[in-house]
Amino acid sequence: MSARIIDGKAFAADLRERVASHVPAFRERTGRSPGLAVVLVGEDPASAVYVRNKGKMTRAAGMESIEHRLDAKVEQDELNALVDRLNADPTVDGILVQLPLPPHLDADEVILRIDPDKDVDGFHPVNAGRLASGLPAMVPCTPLGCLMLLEDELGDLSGKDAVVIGRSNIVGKPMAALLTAKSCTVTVAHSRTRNLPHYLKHADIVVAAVGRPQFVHGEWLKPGATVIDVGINRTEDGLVGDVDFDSAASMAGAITPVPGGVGPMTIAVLLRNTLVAAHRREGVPLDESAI
Ligand SMILES: NC(=O)C1=CN([C@@H]2O[C@H](COP(=O)(O)OP(=O)(O)OC[C@H]3O[C@@H](n4cnc5c(N)ncnc54)[C@H](OP(=O)(O)O)[C@@H]3O)[C@@H](O)[C@H]2O)C=CC1
Ligand SMILES: Nc1nc(=O)c2c([nH]1)NC[C@@H]1CN(c3ccc(C(=O)N[C@@H](CCC(=O)O)C(=O)O)cc3)C=[N+]21
Repeated sequence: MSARIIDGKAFAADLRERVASHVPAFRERTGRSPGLAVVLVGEDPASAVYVRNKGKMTRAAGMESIEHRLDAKVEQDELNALVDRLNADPTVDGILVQLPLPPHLDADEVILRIDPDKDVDGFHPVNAGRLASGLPAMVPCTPLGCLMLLEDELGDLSGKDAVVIGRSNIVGKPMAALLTAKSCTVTVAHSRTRNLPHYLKHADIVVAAVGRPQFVHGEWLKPGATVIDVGINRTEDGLVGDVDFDSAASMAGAITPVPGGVGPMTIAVLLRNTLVAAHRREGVPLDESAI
């Protein structure tokens, strides 16, 4: 058996087009385009590439990209003050502070400072709480992108057994909350989990967000499972996921590749969240379930 390859890159391109198609009406109503502010501290080369890409795609969708590059040695107070200014700026609908920050800066402090309604990353605890409570929230981009791919592949997820590997605030926890809201039976595995293969053998859905190259082996999977590989690991063999693709593809029913799977979805959902934030902030109606 050989798994279907889930084309995240194509899905993301479609999503970006859907997002872009709503921008002209928003501009007509408000006299401006949705605005996304991205803050990059320091010169980490991978982060710089992501930020450049985000800027390009934001503009390609017809939205305003506001980029702030701060010196690696910037003090917390200065970063906080920038967030305050972006919070107060009515032309800014979304604020993203690229992580990780240099070690002398406190990311939690910055995230807490972002206006939850402009928190297009969905990292603010208010948004985590809203998501967990089933209230309208800004939902973290990567897990929401994974959910879109899963629903596209499987349709209704109700009753499915899902295993999420990883419990970070950015991926694992919100992924588990989303799958729970879709009526999956969710197991969250982490570094203290004993006998991970036991849980995986029963899982219809596996989301791997571990941060370890090729960690999940095909033999651990239930035949026909749908596998979403969130991992982005730079190795000598290039970019690889958290799933051992070749062995997994011979067991799974469907699987996302790396690159070309979840990564492009993250950026597309970021644009979607910016569009949503802009409409909510301006009180312009938008059928969020249709994008
Ligand atoms: N495609 C995309 O757009 C994105 C990709 N990523 C990628 O996804 C991956 C995960 O990111 P992130 O959640 O931020 O990473 P974190 O390092 O914050 O979290 C990793 C999680 O994996 C768990 N873990 C570590 N080792 C094991 C193990 N041996 N068995 C089971 N679980 C284990 C950890 O457990 P514990 O909590 O016990 O430490 C932790 O919960 C990374 O590769 C990252 O690069 C991240 C964001 C976006
Ligand atoms: N505040 C914040 N929000 C984030 O969403 C955020 C962040 N910080 N810090 C870093 C992580 C990582 N991340 C990715 C985005 C796109 C790809 C992506 O497009 N990947 C391509 C390949 C890119 C390449 O070749 O390097 C792919 O998988 O096909 C990957 C990873 C967002 N993150």
